[in-house]
Amino acid sequence: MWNKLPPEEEFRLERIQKAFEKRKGKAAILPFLTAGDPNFDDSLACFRALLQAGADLVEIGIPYSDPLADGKVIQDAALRSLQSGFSLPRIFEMTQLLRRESEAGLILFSYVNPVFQYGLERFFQDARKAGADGIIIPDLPFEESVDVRQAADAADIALIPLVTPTSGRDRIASISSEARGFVYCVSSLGVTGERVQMSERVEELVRTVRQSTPLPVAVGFGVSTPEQAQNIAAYADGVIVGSAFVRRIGQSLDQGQDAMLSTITEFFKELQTAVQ
Ligand SMILES: O=P(O)(O)OC[C@@H](O)[C@@H](O)c1c[nH]c2ccccc12
Repeated sequence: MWNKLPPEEEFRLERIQKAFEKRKGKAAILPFLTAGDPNFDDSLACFRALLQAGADLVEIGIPYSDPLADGKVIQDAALRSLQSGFSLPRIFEMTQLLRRESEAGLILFSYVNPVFQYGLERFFQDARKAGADGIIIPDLPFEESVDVRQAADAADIALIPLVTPTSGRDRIASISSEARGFVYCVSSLGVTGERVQMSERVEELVRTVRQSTPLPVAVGFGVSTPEQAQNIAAYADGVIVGSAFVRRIGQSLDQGQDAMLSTITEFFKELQTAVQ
């Protein structure tokens, strides 16, 4: 069973639970955007627009120069962000600004390298001060995650694990039983990027995870249409969508911020309507 944190430390994890519970049994749409893409101000405006459109949780992606698990769309976004001068400390500045305006679940997303380069304890303490609720680190192997989970727990930041369709049942059980916040079920192998066809195996993966934790389960990777979101919403608590939002940002770079905000807001509302 889930190793529940002592009550006094659960308050931050509760914001994530509350965000899922707000959906009253409907799935939450969890947008991912690369922070700082295409620049700090436009990126902040994009996150604000999604929160104002009703996103209950957002993934705030820390741009990284070697995003091995990312497809071209998010790789290009990371490049735009880094070229605009975005650096890790600014993620806390952005998170703090969003926290001041919203009680939504703010989930940081980073590869493991930038976290260690910044300093493990310092990273999580600064994340806590900024008002973050959780973090996803896709290239942190479960076997090496004890120190990171301890640093995250000490700062009341939920270390949200990922499981994949090739993870064995025992591994899924151990990962899920140590999970905080929610469990991220990666729908398919390979890198992030919109897929025409979603894998059928992910529903079975969600069922397996639910045998080991009462926490919410979200599915991500490849979601590109409201119909795909609707199909996932039939069995998962959350639908994570990244590249489909990030592509829209990349395609509206020369149309001004208003066009950028309306395209992602419109898409969010289509997704949200599909999972009602
Ligand atoms: O972009 P997609 O296919 O919609 O997948 C979600 C994904 O963007 C986000 O959760 C994420 C961005 N980079 C990652 C790297 C690994 C796992 C997950 C991610």
